[in-house]
Amino acid sequence: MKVVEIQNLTFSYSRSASPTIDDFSFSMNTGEIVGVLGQSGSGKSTLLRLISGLEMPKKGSITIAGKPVVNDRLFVQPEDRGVGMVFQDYALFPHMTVKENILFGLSRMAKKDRKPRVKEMLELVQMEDFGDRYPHELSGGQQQRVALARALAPKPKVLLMDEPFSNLDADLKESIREDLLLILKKANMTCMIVTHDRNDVEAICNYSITMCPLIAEQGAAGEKFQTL
Ligand SMILES: Nc1ncnc2c1ncn2[C@@H]1O[C@H](COP(=O)(O)OP(=O)(O)OP(=O)(O)O)[C@@H](O)[C@H]1O
Repeated sequence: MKVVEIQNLTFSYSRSASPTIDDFSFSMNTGEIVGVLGQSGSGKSTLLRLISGLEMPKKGSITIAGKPVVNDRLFVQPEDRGVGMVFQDYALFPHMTVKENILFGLSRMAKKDRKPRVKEMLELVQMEDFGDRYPHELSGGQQQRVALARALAPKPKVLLMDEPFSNLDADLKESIREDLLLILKKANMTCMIVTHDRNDVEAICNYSITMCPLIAEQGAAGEKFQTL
């Protein structure tokens, strides 16, 4: 089943500028992990922002799990799209414990289901013993796991990760990649990962797309590499 379908997406940051994303079409199936490569400024983060609803396209449409989230007549708010995000800096709330951070995204879940879901997520990322700690009491890799648990807790249809490894040192990066792959597979999560590092793609992704500056699309102007 197609989880993400993007058709003819065009976006500019200002009316006069040439488009950052130009007539981009792409789709992802359930459980696929796709790497997004491309030089700095080619529009990788912008693509994630468009999918998650943080930006509005000029043209085109996005459908998530069969539900249109943006087209020329419709704009669904980010919180209603079923999209989870993990940012480069993890964006954990410093004044909240690990448990509270994970709980934060569950306001729409029935109250009785929230605590069990937090527990399930802590188990998934193997952080059961760290639930009462604050982010500053965790290593970079542990913070990343918490960010992942928080993003997965509301059961998103798709997970978007923007440079999730860039704050980790090389040794940690390798083990975290393996852990991430296991966690994503366990959750059968469909995931898009922006990275500068082809090794990330080779270790985790089913395939990658490469964004080209000004013109970004799969196929003609973009490249698609099968890695697994
Ligand atoms: N808020 C903004 N206002 C105007 N232009 C922006 C804004 N954010 C990004 N841009 C521009 O849009 C283009 C694409 O930026 P984007 O952050 O998507 O690139 P990227 O491929 O993720 O880059 P990097 O690899 O450096 O993170 C760049 O030229 C950037 O300068």
